[in-house]
Amino acid sequence: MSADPTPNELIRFDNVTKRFGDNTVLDNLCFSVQTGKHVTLIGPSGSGKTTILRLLMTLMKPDEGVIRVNGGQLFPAGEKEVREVRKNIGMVFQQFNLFPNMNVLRNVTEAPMRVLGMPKDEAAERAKGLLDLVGLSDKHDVKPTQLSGGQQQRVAIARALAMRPQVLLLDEVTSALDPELVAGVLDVLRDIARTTDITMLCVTHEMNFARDISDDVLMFDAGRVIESGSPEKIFNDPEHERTREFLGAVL
Ligand SMILES: Nc1ncnc2c1ncn2[C@@H]1O[C@H](COP(=O)(O)OP(=O)(O)OP(=O)(O)O)[C@@H](O)[C@H]1O
Repeated sequence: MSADPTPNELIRFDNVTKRFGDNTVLDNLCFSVQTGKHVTLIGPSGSGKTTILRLLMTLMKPDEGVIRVNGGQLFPAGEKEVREVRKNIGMVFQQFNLFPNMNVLRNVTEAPMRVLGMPKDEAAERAKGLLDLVGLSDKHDVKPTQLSGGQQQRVAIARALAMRPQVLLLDEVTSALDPELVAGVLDVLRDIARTTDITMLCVTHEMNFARDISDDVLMFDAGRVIESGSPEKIFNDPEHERTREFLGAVL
């Protein structure tokens, strides 16, 4: 039996198991993220990090366990509850998938207008503020194809924030970018982490970025959290042999 969630827990996984055939990708996983915190998931390839984000996006369901977000339940839950709970969650993927025929401003206003029914003026006002935040105030009228990959990813970040999510999920958002564009995107995310109160759950292979933005780092191995703590603790004084091996290989 698990304890009831505390009021400031925004995300909570209780004994979540996910299998693909014989492959147990998440194994009785328990963890939580407090409101307003920035939490980074690190660990070897295949340890289950992206699967956690996919479960939160309801792109797939777990086999067992309970997933709660902002006081509601994402699993197990009926369709209506899932829709309500999903509204709290924004995501930025590796591939930005912008609408190619819409200009940058429209890419950011489209979902708030269509999904939230936000009036056009209000959506445009909000989008302009967000495009300022991601450093694209001079690009409102251009099409995504006229932008660099890094600029497109910044539009995708603004688009995710336009829906006013409580939590922003970031899935290796720089791994599809040319190396020279990575720093610009990470700087934007550092700014967002510093200047907004949004909760972040982030899968990244950029250890310096993880060190900068995280309140907590969770180290995964084979579908379990084997160690967690402040970035200082995890990066400077890891307890677990597997964490030391992993950091030794990536740093
Ligand atoms: N749709 C799927 N069907 C079958 N197996 C899958 C599926 N998605 C993920 N897996 C398997 O689940 C395991 C965990 O994958 P996941 O993408 O969560 O790992 P990860 O820790 O994010 O790895 P990486 O750092 O390489 O992205 C892997 O063994 C992967 O092959």
